[in-house]
Amino acid sequence: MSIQYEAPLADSYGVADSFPKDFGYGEEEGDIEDSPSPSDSKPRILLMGLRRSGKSSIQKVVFHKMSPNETLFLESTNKIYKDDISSSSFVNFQIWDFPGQVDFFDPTFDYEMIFRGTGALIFVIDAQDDYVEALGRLHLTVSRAYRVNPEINFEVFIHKVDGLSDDHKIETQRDIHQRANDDLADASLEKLHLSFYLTSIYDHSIFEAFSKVVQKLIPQLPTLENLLNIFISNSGIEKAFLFDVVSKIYIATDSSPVDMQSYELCCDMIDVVIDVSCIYGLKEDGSGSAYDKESMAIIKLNNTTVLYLKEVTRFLALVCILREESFERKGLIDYNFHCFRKAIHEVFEVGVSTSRTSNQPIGTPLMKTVALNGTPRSTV
Ligand SMILES: Nc1nc2c(ncn2[C@@H]2O[C@H](COP(=O)(O)OP(=O)(O)OP(=O)(O)O)[C@@H](O)[C@H]2O)c(=O)[nH]1
Repeated sequence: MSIQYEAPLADSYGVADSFPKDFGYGEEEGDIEDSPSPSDSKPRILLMGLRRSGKSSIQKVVFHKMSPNETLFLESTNKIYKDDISSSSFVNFQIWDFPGQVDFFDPTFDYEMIFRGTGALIFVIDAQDDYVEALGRLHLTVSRAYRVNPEINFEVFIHKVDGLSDDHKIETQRDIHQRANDDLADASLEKLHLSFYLTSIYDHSIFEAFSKVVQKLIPQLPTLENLLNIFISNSGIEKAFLFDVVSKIYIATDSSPVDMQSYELCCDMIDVVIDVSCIYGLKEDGSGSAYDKESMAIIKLNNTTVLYLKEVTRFLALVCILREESFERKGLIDYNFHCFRKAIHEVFEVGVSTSRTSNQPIGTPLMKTVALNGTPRSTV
């Protein structure tokens, strides 16, 4: 395997705009609050579920690069943990991690305000545990939330499936799906749609599931897919993912099916590029950014496959998988990429100016439009 790597220009985005040096969310990290402040207007993703179901672990692994083994030492959350990831990620939202034992239907707790500004509610069920109680709680939570805000996407993570055999996984998913939907039908809530995912922090399934959750909050998704389809079909590329670099969530891909191995390969490539960049790409005094305008990498595998990564915006990277023969036309690929990049910038500039000119309050359909960090003009 050979790696061609171009070290990024340290200051091409300027200091203020650069990624945090640790490539995490250090200084921007969220605060802890007893109850949400009404002025909080960022769209949010809620993480709910029983105690020890794995909520904090998911948040730490996906957004804070914590290794799965370290989550064994996480203490139980006893307050709402509010994590604003918008300053480092393309996805401009807050994640609220709810403590399992808190009764958020307590009258002193303003759940209507919470649900009104929510884009997605992720309910985590521990698949290694008896899930009857969790199903009761799921029903109570989603039915309340739906009445306040029917626009919420309801996502159920059947979590910790690393401990289950393949047959057991399928059976558990079928059973949870059946029981949860029966409960909704009994309550005449057939319109409330639940999406189910099998997840574990010990493999890429949690990133894949989070990708799907986030994609539903991106109103420009069809446009992005369309652009990716045009780009790959004109460039001889087999698969392309548009990644949020920090979280490794893919916010869009072309319309060919996603296979887990390709996704994992691309995630690994991002890790390699950022790690190498952190070691060799920064200035001697440690200043600069691990990911910037000049970031690009080519990895040739021993099975005639090439991985090609290029910067799209300060948060996004395009990672492509292609055959060696196709890569001979690199000039064409680069030209098409140039057009693709320009189109992406235009898509998000329009998004940003639309949301800036609108005074619609959060909770209206526009909320989903502002759930993204568009590309600031200064970085184009
Ligand atoms: N096997 C396995 N264990 C997991 C997984 N995700 C989390 N865990 C473990 O589950 C335990 C509880 O995780 P937490 O993230 O603290 O759970 P929580 O839902 O935030 O718990 P509370 O803060 O009490 O509400 C930890 O020991 C984690 O290591 C997973 O995907 N697989």
